[in-house]
Amino acid sequence: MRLEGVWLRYQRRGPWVLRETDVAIGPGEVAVVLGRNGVGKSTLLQLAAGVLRPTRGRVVDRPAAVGWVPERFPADQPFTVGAYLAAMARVAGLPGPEADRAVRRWVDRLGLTRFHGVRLPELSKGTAQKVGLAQALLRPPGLLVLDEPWEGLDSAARELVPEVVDEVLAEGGTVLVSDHRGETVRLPGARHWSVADGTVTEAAPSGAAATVVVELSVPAAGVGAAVARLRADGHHVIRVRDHAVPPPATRQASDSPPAAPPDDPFSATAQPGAPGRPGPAPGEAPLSGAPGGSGPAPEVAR
Ligand SMILES: Nc1ncnc2c1ncn2[C@@H]1O[C@H](COP(=O)(O)OP(=O)(O)OP(=O)(O)O)[C@@H](O)[C@H]1O
Repeated sequence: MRLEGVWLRYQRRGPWVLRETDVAIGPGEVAVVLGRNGVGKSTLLQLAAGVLRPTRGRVVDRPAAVGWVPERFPADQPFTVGAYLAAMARVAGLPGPEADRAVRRWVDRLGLTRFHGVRLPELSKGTAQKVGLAQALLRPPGLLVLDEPWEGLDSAARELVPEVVDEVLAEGGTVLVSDHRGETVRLPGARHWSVADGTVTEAAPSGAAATVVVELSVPAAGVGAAVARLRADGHHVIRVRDHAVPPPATRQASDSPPAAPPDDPFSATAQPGAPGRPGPAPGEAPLSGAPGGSGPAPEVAR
């Protein structure tokens, strides 16, 4: 997903909150959005989630299933937890039995069972936040956007956030998360986007956290085994593509490649990467293992 030349202001002639923002994130990646209060972190997340439309510019390649957890769950709605989540599952397009299963799964996992029949306005802030998290996960999200997800959660639920993030990444999803409490030390492999003065910059990872992308080609017949081996070694497989298809970075902006289908087993990503392993030096030739260079080529971030 990419934000291309995105500008945002809330009112015509009002101040620009974001200017000329260009950021991109791929399947299996998580970015933490950092910055002081009021700088535009929530605005950036809402643009990414599709909750806000850019005043100028555009957002491309947003996955179809987006889970958005707002900073404050809007609890002033006259529904019980169970009825609200069932309705949200239907809104997410899940058919009846699947919707029921998804609601049960997340109600159990987030410790909401005893609140099933409680109305939303009667919930504590932390419990309401858990309902907010549950609704975003009912349909496995291709993009999960978490605005200060640790806010108000008890310690058990706080532990659950990185677990959920890892699961979304392992399914090939993308995660954006804002944090002003320093909780994101719990997401060691995350990229860091910093918002200041209306602009978004990415902090270059350094030392053990630095990663590089290695392109390699393998015989098509052995791609499943190769991907499994790479993952078993702790590498992060970003995608598998046909050799004839150029990587997205070389495409023109207007080309807008579609997101990998959710049922493509090779669009999934193994976490974590392998911090500290040496990568090729800048400018080093990409690895190539397959004679003749035919067949899909996994790109491997390490
Ligand atoms: N709906 C709105 N209408 C008008 N201005 C808004 C609206 N939402 C946010 N703003 C303004 O846009 C700016 C950025 O707000 P935003 O909520 O994105 O910042 P933030 O970095 O997420 O802040 P915090 O850390 O306090 O959540 C602020 O000046 C805020 O007052």
